[in-house]
Amino acid sequence: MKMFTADQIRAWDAYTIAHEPIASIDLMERAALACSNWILQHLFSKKKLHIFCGKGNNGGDGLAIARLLLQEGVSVVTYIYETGTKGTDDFQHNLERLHKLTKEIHFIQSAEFFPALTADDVAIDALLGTGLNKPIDGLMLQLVEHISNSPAAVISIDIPTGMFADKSCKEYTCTRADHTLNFLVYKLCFMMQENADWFGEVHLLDIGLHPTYYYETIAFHQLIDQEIISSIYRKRKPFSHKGVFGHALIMAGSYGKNGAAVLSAKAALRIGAGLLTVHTPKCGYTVLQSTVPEAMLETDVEEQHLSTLPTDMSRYTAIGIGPGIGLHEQTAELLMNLLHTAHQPVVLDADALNLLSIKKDLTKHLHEECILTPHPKEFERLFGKTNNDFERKELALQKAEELNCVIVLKGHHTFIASPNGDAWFNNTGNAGMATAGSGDILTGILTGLLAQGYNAEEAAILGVYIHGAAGDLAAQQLSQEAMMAGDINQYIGSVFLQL
Ligand SMILES: NC(=O)C1=CN([C@@H]2O[C@H](COP(=O)(O)OP(=O)(O)OC[C@H]3O[C@@H](n4cnc5c(N)ncnc54)[C@H](O)[C@@H]3O)[C@@H](O)[C@H]2O)[C@@H](O)CC1
Ligand SMILES: Nc1ncnc2c1ncn2[C@@H]1O[C@H](COP(=O)(O)OP(=O)(O)O)[C@@H](O)[C@H]1O
Ligand SMILES: [K+]
Repeated sequence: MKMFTADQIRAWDAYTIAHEPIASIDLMERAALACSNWILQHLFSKKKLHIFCGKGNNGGDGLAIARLLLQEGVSVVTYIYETGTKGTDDFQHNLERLHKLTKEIHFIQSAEFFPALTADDVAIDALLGTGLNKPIDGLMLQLVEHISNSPAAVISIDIPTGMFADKSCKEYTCTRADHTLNFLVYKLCFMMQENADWFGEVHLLDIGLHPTYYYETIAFHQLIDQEIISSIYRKRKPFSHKGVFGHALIMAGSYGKNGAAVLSAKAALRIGAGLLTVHTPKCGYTVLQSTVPEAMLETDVEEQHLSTLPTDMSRYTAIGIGPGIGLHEQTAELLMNLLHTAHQPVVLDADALNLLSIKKDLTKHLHEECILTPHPKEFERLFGKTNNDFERKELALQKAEELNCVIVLKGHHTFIASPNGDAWFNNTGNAGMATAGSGDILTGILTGLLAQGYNAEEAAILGVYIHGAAGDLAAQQLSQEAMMAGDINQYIGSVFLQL
């Protein structure tokens, strides 16, 4: 699914008005209808609704929602944030219509006009939408804090007031919403961890904008969805043999961390690699042979850490390195040798990334079939600090281009930066995956997909999607608390059955 900027969404509104054609006020009515239906369906209409409106079109939405809900018999009081200037045409028109229906319209000129809000109330935030052009301050800020700090449930229309759609508002205050009713396509701001405390649950509402604009407009970011996955996923041909699905090599484990190798190895097999060899220190031998009998084993000459590459590297179609390998000097040499010689696709994770951040000049040996999978801390070690999540995303794109490799920045909405500038957010996965070993499984998944011939960008998209979807199924069955990383592997099969 494409993700549009605030400017693109505005252009989409204008395109719809011109090409459907439809009057702007009728488009607002559609948006308001989608919101009021959602409020009715989710039973918020059983409570007393306080609708706070600015004088832009976000406020216009609020006024139309007030009217539609009053017509359904809901108890509604409307408040208008008074700026002393006229509202937009659509705002003024909706105000006239609302005046005909109710006397419960109040104007807020100072903090004395703020209504008391209780736990039995619902506050609808239609103060400011995507027209925000500076951080909120003064009376607007006080009102937003009054709403956010009240015990009432808070629903923001389109976007919490004070949040920028396309840039950071980390230093500023926004409405703290329980729900945000976001129109049509996800905005970038809802992908960012730093905003998570403000927007609550985001619900996508269809307000029927013109489809041609969607298909013809280039988006800078995409949200991975079923359609994208179906276009990448390749079904197996009936006559295929295991040689077709590649030979994956996983280099993982060290003394006390051989479990990481087990988790990665199982994931590489579950995702469908034809053959799998695991390269571990000698101490991993019994563990691997007894827990993953399907895998072949190449033990290192060292007992407790990796030090030398397997003898014949040309056998492997894809390589994954990092889970549990530690930071031993000899392991760093192995990584150096690997990056100097390997022409295959390589996934670098965990300590392989930490070694890379110690020996940064090795990054010049990365190539377009390499995937780096840092979590935010590993990303910072590799590429340095950024001021906020928007800057970090930009830095990931810049580094992907510079190093000519795919960067998978892990998180709730994992971000994939491609060397060609493509930018993808993942929408599967849950907090149950915030548990030791989840990342090791992603390494196995990505290595197994590369071995099967998916290119690095395809493998990253398909891999993070399946990883998160398997985590979602695990959480549904076991709870987010009780699920363990190994459970993610058990549900990879169920995800394939749904593709
Ligand atoms: N036809 C359309 O354009 C549609 C627009 N829709 C709604 O319209 C919204 C966008 O409307 P607008 O572009 O009118 O913008 P807003 O309603 O977000 O507000 C813009 C107004 O607020 C002022 N403002 C900006 N930042 C401020 C700040 N920090 N403090 C105080 N005032 C500030 C601006 O000067 C401007 O007057 C969307 O979020 C959505 O809710 C929907 O009704 C769908 C259709
Ligand atoms: N709250 C969350 N929502 C969705 N996915 C998550 C969440 N927390 C963790 N994950 C996923 O789990 C994996 C954790 O990886 P990582 O941090 O490397 O863990 P580990 O080092 O324990 O293997 C990543 O793929 C990440 O996207
Ligand atoms: K709002």
